[in-house]
Amino acid sequence: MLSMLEDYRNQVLETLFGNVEHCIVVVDREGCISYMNESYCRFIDVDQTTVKGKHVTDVIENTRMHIVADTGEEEMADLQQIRGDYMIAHRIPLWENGEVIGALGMVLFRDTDEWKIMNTHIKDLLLELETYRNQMQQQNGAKYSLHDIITSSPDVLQLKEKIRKTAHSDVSVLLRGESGTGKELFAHSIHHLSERSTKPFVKVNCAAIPEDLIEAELFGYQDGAFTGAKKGGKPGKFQLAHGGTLFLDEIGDMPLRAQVKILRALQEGEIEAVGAVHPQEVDVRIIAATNQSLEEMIQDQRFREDLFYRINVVQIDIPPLRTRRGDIKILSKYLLQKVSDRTGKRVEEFSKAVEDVFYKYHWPGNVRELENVIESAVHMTDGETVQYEDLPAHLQKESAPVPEAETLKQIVEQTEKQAIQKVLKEADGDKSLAAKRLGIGKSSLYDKVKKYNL
Ligand SMILES: Nc1ncnc2c1ncn2[C@@H]1O[C@H](COP(=O)(O)OP(=O)(O)OP(=O)(O)O)[C@@H](O)[C@H]1O
Repeated sequence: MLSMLEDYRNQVLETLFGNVEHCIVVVDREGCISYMNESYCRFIDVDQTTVKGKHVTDVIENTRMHIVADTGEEEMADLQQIRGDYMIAHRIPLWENGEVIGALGMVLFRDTDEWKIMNTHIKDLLLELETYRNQMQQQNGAKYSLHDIITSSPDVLQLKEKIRKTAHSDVSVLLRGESGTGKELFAHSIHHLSERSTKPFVKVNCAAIPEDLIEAELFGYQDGAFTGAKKGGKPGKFQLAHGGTLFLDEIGDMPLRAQVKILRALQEGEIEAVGAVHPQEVDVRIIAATNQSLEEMIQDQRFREDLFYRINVVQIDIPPLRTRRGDIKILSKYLLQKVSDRTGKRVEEFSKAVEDVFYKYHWPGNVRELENVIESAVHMTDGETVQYEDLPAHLQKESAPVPEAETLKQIVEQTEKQAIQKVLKEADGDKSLAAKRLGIGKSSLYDKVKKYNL
């Protein structure tokens, strides 16, 4: 009787949907496929005779049919990525006697060609939008505001408050913090909140420009200033930032010669282009960033003290991620959403094991590293939850369970090994610093590093 009913139901589904060009799938309460029409099978290149009874996540990429069958909440015109392209799908729960018994899914285009045309059209529109965004950004240059700085750390919240109070004035700001802590994000936010927000925000990465080109890059050059110079000359970053903000990233890498010129620009409000006869007036606000100790560089005479005091009017010290572990959870949630939106792959959460690894890891590359790890894990994951196995190998290795110790000697050794490992990591492999922090001699540390094979 049951199988007759089943046959009858299949016949009805086949009559209704068998010959339509729309892609149709029906799943039961558990998310297993009870029907998938020929169009859909052709679309995703599966054999219709084998799909029935399989869990829908094993057959359709990035599907949410099983979720709709579970929650009873319909999803209309939802973007779903299949084989790197977007399609648009309706997912409708099926009800019987007040209970959800499954769900019906439908791809919204009559045939795949039509969808391909629409997909190209959407991509075109997205590209156009991107072009406009870039144009706007080129005119202004700062795309982030204070709202984009995600944190629950009292220290960082305090920094945000400090920015709110000082951004409107024209004082120079020095952003300090390890690589990837968000210095550029802060620089954008300051510009956004300042009176100069409608004027350009221009970034210079001092570490990326060869020493002999830096003056031309910063102050521009006149026609015929040197061999290979562009005809008609070229404005420098100072001229481009006129009226707005100049963000000097990695200022510790600025050559001394250029430092003198920058100081002059700040003190006297004028610059001299390479090959120019007369100075030129400029009005820029300086935000500088560094992850080096400028004080040490001053002692070594690699950084000018007068420039340091000129740029260090307001100082923002961004703490590394490992000292604000409370931020790891909210940042990873936020970044997962960001990566999901960017890649079009819907991944919703992390498993508990992944959350634990994230919490314990020391994040030497800070938020940038967290974002990269999440991006790589999202590419690896097959479902909606990032699993431990989806993490990059170095994170899995870091968090491999430590075998349980048996004797007191083993316990002591294991604890000692872990302590040394931790401090070495925090000191970025600097053994002198690590030895100092551990309160032992350097040679003793070397012995232990050798003993534990660290
Ligand atoms: N609090 C935060 N909230 C959201 N995103 C963040 C936060 N901090 C950093 N990020 C993100 O992390 C990445 C690295 O940030 P950013 O480039 O600002 O770091 P940085 O300190 O300037 O690094 P570097 O010194 O290497 O230039 C960016 O994608 C940024 O958007």
